[in-house]
Parts: sequence; structure tokens; C-alpha cells
Amino acid sequence: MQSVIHAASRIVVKVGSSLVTNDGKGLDRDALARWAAEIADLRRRGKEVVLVSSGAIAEGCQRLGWTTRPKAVHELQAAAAVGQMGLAQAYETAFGLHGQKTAQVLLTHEDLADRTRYLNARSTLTALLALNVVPIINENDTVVTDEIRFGDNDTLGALVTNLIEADALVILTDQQGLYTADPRKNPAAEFVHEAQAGDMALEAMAGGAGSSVGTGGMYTKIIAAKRAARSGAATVIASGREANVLSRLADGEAIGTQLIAPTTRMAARKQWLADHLKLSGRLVLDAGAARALRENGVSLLPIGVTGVDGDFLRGEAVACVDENGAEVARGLVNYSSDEARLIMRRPTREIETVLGYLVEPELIHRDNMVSL
Ligand SMILES: Nc1ncnc2c1ncn2[C@@H]1O[C@H](COP(=O)(O)OP(=O)(O)O)[C@@H](O)[C@H]1O
Ligand SMILES: N[C@@H](CCC(=O)OP(=O)(O)O)C(=O)O
Repeated sequence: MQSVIHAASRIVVKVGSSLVTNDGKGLDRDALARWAAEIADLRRRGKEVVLVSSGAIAEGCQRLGWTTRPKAVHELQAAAAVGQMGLAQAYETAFGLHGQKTAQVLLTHEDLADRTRYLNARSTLTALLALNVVPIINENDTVVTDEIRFGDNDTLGALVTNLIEADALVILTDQQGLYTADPRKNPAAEFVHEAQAGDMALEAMAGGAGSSVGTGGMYTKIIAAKRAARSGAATVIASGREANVLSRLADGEAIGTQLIAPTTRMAARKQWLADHLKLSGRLVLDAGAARALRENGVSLLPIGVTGVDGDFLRGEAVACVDENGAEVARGLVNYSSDEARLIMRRPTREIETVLGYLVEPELIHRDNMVSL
């Protein structure tokens, strides 16, 4: 069995609070230095990596001298704001030693649920990856209330995996991976090397958090693997304390628990667009654009559009039809219907002159489109 990470070119790595803060004793700078060295190594091998790191609340509590995790949301938020400073600074230093640039990205649930903000978050992250920057993501705890919290970063890691259509999610934690029961409570628990993500039997094996600083336990990791599989990504759950864990996974070594996605990324994307998107309008394409989309699956540029039907906003789904009204593709549009009417039939270089700004060069990026 070879690790799925060997062939993965875009990877989300999630590290939990217990690892990052040494079970709440304070930032584990040695661990951060190891992961930074390994992620820099993965970048050199041509893999794109996004890091989702927990630990702000645990580190904030430590810095504020609080010995127990508070229950009140405003106190958790205050702790997160204090701790996040330490996290960002420590990661920047650790990655800087390898000449690797980093960026801090704080997200809320709403950023991923709202279509327009979803597209914005996606373009920022893909732009950072193209610039050879490692984005370091955490939940924006300061502005979220209990009802809209991700709460645990396993869920956030899975949603980021869906957002950027990563090939794999690696969840690093304080256990070797998934066991048939919580190994802290049941010494007879057996290790699970490989399973299908979404297999219901896994949910019964997984228990809650093992330490006082972790939140979701194994259960949220199993659910995260199920979510990641929706966009065709595999999940690996492994120990963040294992030497060179990320580099060895990239070499193909099967460390930890591997949860395989039942569908491929392309099939998952088509299913998602087909299932979830209510079409809000239509773009009529000229013959050249219709052919290019059909035959080469390219992005749609404004110059190939001759008509715009309906009222829609940036991020909504539209159909692309040929001159006879036959649907060629559908996708998430980068400009509203009003903007699209102004820029259709025009070359991309004129977008800024016509609108006064350039959001994206394409009307629909090929990553946000499926051909029919
Ligand atoms: N079936 C299981 N296999 C492995 N670990 C489990 C299982 N069920 C519960 N756990 C617990 O989940 C813990 C990891 O989750 P958590 O404490 O939330 O860590 P993190 O901060 O890395 O997200 C482990 O320390 C372990 O005690
Ligand atoms: N945003 C929170 C992360 C929530 C959390 O505890 O997640 P995890 O340790 O991954 O179960 C923080 O930085 O403290």
C-alpha cells in the first residue's frame, strides 16, 4: 500500500491544538520548526500546501495565565486573539528559516457558505499558492458566535480541501491514526490502516477529544474525511510527532490511517455542480467560444459571449449555451449580469476600462465550470 500523498499535488495539512501547544503548555516551537521544514521540502518537490493550524485558544489561555479553558464565548474569543499573534509569529519565523513565505488567512463559516465570499476566498488562496506562499489558516474566532462556529479545525480543514479542490487532507494529531476504539480508554483497540471515507462503521469507532485542549476528538476527523471525499480528496490521519511524517508520506510511505475517497475529483465536481446549483441565468456564446469550451474545456472570456439572460450576482451558477440554445457548460460566474452585459464581446484588457476595476480576467474560470 502506497500513501496517497505521493501522487497528490495539492495538499491541506491540519495540525491540532494538542500538538501545536504541547497539550496546552505553550507553543511547541520544535514541532513547528519540523513541520515548516517538511512543508518547505514538499514545496520544493512541486507540491502545493495549505496549512490549517489550531492552537490560538490554547496558546492565548497560556499567555493570559488561565489554567482552565474558559466556557464563555467572549473569553474564548479574547484568548484566540491573543494566541493567534503568537501562532502567526512562530510560523513566520519557522518558515522564514527555509526562505518560505507564509500568509495568515482567518476564515469564518459564512465566508465558505456565501457564494461570493467563497469565490473570493478561493481566488485568494489559489493566488497565494501560485505565488509560492504557504497560507496558514485558522478560524476567525474573534467575530464568530457559537451558532456559526466551525468549532473544530478538522471541519475547517475539510471545507478548505473542498474550497481549493485539494487532492488530499492530512490531519496530524497526537495519535498514530484511527483505532477501532479510543486507545486512551481501550488498550485492546486495533489500528485501522485503510478504509473508505464515509464508511459508517468508522463513526462508531471514533470517540471525543483525548486532551483538555483538543476539541473534536477522532469523531470530527472521520466526519472531516467524509466531507473531504465529497470533492474527491483522500484523508490521511497520522501522528504529528512521527519523525519526518510529511516527507515520508510524500515519498509514498503508508503512515497513519488512509481514508480513500470513493469518487474521483472530476466526478465529485460534476456531481456537486449538477446537484447543488440552481441556475440563475444564461450566457450565450459565439461559435468559437462554444467550440473551445466543448473541445478544450477552457475558461470562458467575455469576448466569446454575445448575450446575457437573467439577473445574477458574482458567484452564482449560470448555463453557457451555444447560438442554438444548447447547453455547453455551466459554472460559477465571476461578474454579475449587469457587469457581464457591459463587458461581453470585449477583450479581457478592456474590462478595467469599462468597469473601472478588474475582478478576474475570465467570466467563468475553468476550475469553476463543468462541460456537459
Ligand atoms: N478511535 C479512536 N482512535 C484514535 N483516537 C481516538 C479515537 N477515539 C477518540 N480518540 C481520541 O482523539 C484524540 C485526538 O483528537 P483531539 O484531542 O481533538 O486532537 P487534535 O487537537 O489533534 O484535533 C486522541 O488523543 C484520542 O484520545
Ligand atoms: N480556532 C481554534 C481551533 C479549534 C480547535 O481546538 O481545534 P482542534 O484542536 O483542531 O480540535 C484555535 O485556534 O484555538
